[in-house]
Amino acid sequence: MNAKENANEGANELHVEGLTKSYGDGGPVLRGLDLTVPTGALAAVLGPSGCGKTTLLRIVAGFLHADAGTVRVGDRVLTGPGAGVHVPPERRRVGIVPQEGALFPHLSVAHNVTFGLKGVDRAERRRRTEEMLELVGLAGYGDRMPHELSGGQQQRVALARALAPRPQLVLLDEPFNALDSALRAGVRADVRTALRATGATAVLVTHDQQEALSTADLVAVVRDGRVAQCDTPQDLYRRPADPWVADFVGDAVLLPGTVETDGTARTPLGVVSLGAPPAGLRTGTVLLRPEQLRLTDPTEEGAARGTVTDVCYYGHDAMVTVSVDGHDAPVGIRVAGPLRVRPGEETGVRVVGAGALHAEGGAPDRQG
Ligand SMILES: Nc1ncnc2c1ncn2[C@@H]1O[C@H](COP(=O)(O)OP(=O)(O)OP(=O)(O)O)[C@@H](O)[C@H]1O
Repeated sequence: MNAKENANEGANELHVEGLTKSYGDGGPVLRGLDLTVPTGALAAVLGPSGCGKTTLLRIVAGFLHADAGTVRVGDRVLTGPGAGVHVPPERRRVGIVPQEGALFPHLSVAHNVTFGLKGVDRAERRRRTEEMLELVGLAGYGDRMPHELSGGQQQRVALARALAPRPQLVLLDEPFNALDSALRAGVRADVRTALRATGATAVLVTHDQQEALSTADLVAVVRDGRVAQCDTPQDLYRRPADPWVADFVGDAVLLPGTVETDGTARTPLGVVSLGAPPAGLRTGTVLLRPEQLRLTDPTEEGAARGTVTDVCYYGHDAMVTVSVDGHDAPVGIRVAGPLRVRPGEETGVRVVGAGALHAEGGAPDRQG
């Protein structure tokens, strides 16, 4: 199977519209959620714990009924509108890669992969198994049992099994959770390559911001049962819709700002130029990223003054936390190269580049 072959079978675009779902007497978990994923794209659904990611995935897979809304893949309606249509999971052409422990322990790798292939003759099953195992980098592993594989290899077999019936859509439910961080990056990259090769549309549920930004073509941030923003990783990071999204997808520096007559904003870190006109706002929250701040000599003219309260060293860079005079919340400054500061030292802080002014303040309550 290749991307072209799959694309010829018709568009695999996922359309979710107005999806609403409550459990029992509880309030709605999904509140009119909309999401579109173009054919062949990998979209990450990212959000804090309890925001409704798994509920969305289960409705798209057909395991749960929605209260309202529709799910469509290409021109096939799978769910809704209302209670009108509910295609059963096995007829959706949707492949699922669950969290850990997905493989049948008593079946060989090859039998795990062919498990979902119904109505396919033996020769074709064999051909498809070999093709899928090769696709996920496990050619020759067909006779092994799952316990003879590493965690990363097991997840790749789970992907091969999901892809074998040539699904239009693949759903991945936090599939890398059980893997240690060293292994995770490699398995993620392999999974992305395999998905691209098939041309299937894919949705990856995760609460890991780094995973979403580094793996997906599109990231949909879910907040309170709706998509707060859906964009490419770069646009999401560089142009977040509001301070909540900004802080959820990365480290954010949020400062109160007052717009000056020249269109700049006065903040506790000094005057900050704005990347876009303030759109009628006179005050608001100025958003910067920690890599836009520089540590300077405390006496440098124009720099804000503060005290270093914490230093976290990551190898490739470090995050220095500074308590800035006249500002309650500590600010994070990403420092590349050698570290020359220690907690307790006085420092200056300077802003480099433009900030974005938002009407709304506040940071997410990080649970996920
Ligand atoms: N079967 C159920 N019955 C009642 N409430 C449920 C059920 N399943 C989920 N919920 C509730 O719905 C909300 C959303 O749950 P869901 O599992 O979709 O969130 P999530 O974003 O996937 O969370 P996590 O990242 O922690 O897995 C939560 O408040 C949860 O307690």
